[in-house]
Amino acid sequence: MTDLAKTGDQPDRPADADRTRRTDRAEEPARGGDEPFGTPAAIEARGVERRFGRGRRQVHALSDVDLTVAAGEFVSLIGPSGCGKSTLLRLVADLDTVSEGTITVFGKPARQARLDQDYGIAFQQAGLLPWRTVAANVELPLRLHGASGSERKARVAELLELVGLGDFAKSRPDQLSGGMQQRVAIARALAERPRLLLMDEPFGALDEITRERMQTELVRICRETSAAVLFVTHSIPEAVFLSDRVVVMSPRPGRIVDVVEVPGSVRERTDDVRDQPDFLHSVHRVRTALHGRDDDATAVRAGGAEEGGRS
Ligand SMILES: Nc1ncnc2c1ncn2[C@@H]1O[C@H](COP(=O)(O)OP(=O)(O)OP(=O)(O)O)[C@@H](O)[C@H]1O
Repeated sequence: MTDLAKTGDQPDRPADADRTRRTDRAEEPARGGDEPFGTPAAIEARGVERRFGRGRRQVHALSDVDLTVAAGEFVSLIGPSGCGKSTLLRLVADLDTVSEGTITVFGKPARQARLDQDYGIAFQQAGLLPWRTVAANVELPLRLHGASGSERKARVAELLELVGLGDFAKSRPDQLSGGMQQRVAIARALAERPRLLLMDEPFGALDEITRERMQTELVRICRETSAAVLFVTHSIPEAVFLSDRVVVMSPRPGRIVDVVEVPGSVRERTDDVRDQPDFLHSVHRVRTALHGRDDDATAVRAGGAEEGGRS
């Protein structure tokens, strides 16, 4: 779809400002994939294909996807609707199986990582049990995996503090705002101290103000937990604000067509970067990769809207 050669060739920008990496095929340059001290990558996907159904009605959802997420790294997936973002996340979570290729999570098959509770997962809908209190929702994974009462109590208190809901332990989900419910879902996903969080548009249903606040909260939470994150979103500014790298996918069959490295570590990111030139440049790079053109005038106009929070 995209003439990506254009995106990597911008004479008006300093060379080191151009952090977009071009990939001709579904190949994604690893950052930290071959760790010097032998820590396995959080996620390694190699040659992943996913086809649904057979014959003429077959849907080719993912094609030749290579993706490495280093331990502690925050990577967002962005791409047009139906390009296979959720499918890829579900494959990593072992909620679905590849047609071809391999996926490992911390060096293990995805299934083993699921059994070992190596990751936590959060979706667009918080998915809380309405009859349980906030504390009881957060506690659920710990209870299911046999933690003692005192362990559960201490961990739930710690998690609710982490997500800023220390005063709401006894509330029911319907007494909370959408953003607060999503924070409960994040606390629940973190309950077992996973080294990896898989998040599928967790802020997609929130209003823009709450959404930005949640993004800031998530950066803080990541700083405090050091978990790696694979984050699916439709919002370019959200992807850029949250990520060390933004992985851009093509329309179906989804391939990785570009990877934009965002300057600075996500764990040190603060709200004021949203207005800074590096940030706006990364937003522009992602948009260019997504839309397959490099029209600065269009990008600047669209950028004005996106800075205001459009997703
Ligand atoms: N279980 C399934 N059976 C058949 N087709 C499926 C299944 N799951 C996903 N698909 C198809 O695979 C393609 C990719 O779907 P997926 O949900 O991964 O896309 P997406 O990029 O996450 O989309 P969106 O941004 O709209 O959420 C779509 O065409 C979808 O219809």
